[in-house]
Amino acid sequence: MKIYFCGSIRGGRQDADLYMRIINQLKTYGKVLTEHVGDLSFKENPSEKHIHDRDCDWLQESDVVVAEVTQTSLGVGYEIGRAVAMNKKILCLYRPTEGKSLSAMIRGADNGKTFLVKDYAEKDVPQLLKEFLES
Ligand SMILES: O=c1[nH]c(=O)n([C@H]2C[C@H](O)[C@@H](COP(=O)(O)O)O2)cc1CO
Repeated sequence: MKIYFCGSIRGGRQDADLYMRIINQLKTYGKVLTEHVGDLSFKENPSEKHIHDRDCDWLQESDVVVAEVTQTSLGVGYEIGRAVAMNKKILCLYRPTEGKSLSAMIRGADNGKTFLVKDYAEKDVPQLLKEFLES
């Protein structure tokens, strides 16, 4: 299985270590095409166009998309929108945080089947991934 993981980069790297831990769990199910999102010392050198086109190709190639959406990121929102247009199966993971609320354009897209939004705490990740990736 090819998995596209989305997480904030220029939107803010506060959760990068959590992304790495989620990616490590995802790797037990298949190939994670975007491992660099969880790399704490990551810096992309290629041009912006290269990054955009490569990521869109990876999205197209992926079987499923898992997005950590707590840290707001334009890039992650864009990837999710593109993935919907490609009819991908999508899981969005959100950690409820006081004073914040998830965009209605993400929460409101949940259809209970191909687009799922889950409020979670880190301890829930193994079960959530199992339910999503083994169903
Ligand atoms: O250098 C990059 N490499 C890259 O793969 N991305 C992709 C993967 C992430 O899921 C998403 C993050 O978007 P943003 O940088 O707007 O937070 O975009 C984004 C950037 C920088 O915008």
